[in-house]
Amino acid sequence: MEIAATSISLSLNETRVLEGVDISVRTGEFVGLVGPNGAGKTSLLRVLAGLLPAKAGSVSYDGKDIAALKPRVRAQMVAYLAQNDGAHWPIRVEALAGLGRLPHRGRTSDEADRAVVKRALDLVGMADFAARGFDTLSGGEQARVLLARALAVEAPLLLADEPISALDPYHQLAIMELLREQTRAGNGVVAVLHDIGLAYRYCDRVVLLAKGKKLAEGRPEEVLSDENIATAYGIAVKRGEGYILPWQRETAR
Ligand SMILES: Nc1ncnc2c1ncn2[C@@H]1O[C@H](COP(=O)(O)OP(=O)(O)OP(=O)(O)O)[C@@H](O)[C@H]1O
Repeated sequence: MEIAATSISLSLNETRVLEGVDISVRTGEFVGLVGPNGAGKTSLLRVLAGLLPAKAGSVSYDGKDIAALKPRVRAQMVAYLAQNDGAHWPIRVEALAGLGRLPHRGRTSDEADRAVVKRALDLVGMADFAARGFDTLSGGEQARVLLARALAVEAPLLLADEPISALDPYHQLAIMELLREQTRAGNGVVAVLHDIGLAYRYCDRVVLLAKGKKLAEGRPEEVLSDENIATAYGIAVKRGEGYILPWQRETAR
């Protein structure tokens, strides 16, 4: 399966947020969407998920315009993990993760759904928390449960907005490995990432956005060049074999 977005332009409250952006992702690929605060990453992900209508351009799932697809079909094809999402009411972890099964309601057995949810919680290391109240979890634990909800959809493509930003280094690595394994198993992932070092290490392809435009796209080592990083983020980096470290600010922002 493939999501393709072409010439996406978007304005929100008269602010130009995206301008002529093309992006696509296929099953089997791990795409990192990177760029500074306000670059338009969340907006682009929401356009890809069909949650925000673009002012210009088109989004298609497997060649079909998303406007022509039923919401339920779309929800089965693409899972979406929002940034800073959550639940502000008492709900058990397994019930929250179980909401990921809604696109399949009526078509699978409760038993099968429970097994999928258990597996998703297991994958993010939260199986032992299944009976806990979501509102009693730490921020990083909540983030992993929300990822489990998205994984429980079992959609071929996952759009994840900052899936690791609340996580400690151990769990950042664990989740990056998990997302890579998902793509090796045949799914596709687009993840918004602020950690350019981890994007460099784990992603097959990186899309660098800055000021609403695509500055570069391609293999991590091509896109995350010193020059592109300086242009997009205004920083200099240090790099070694297989890693990049943000090192110092270069320009006032
Ligand atoms: N409803 C809105 N009205 C006006 N401007 C908006 C609205 N929503 C978003 N924006 C602006 O659009 C730009 C892009 O926002 P977006 O959330 O897509 O950026 P981002 O790259 O995900 O940033 P971050 O890394 O901070 O999460 C920002 O400058 C933001 O202020």
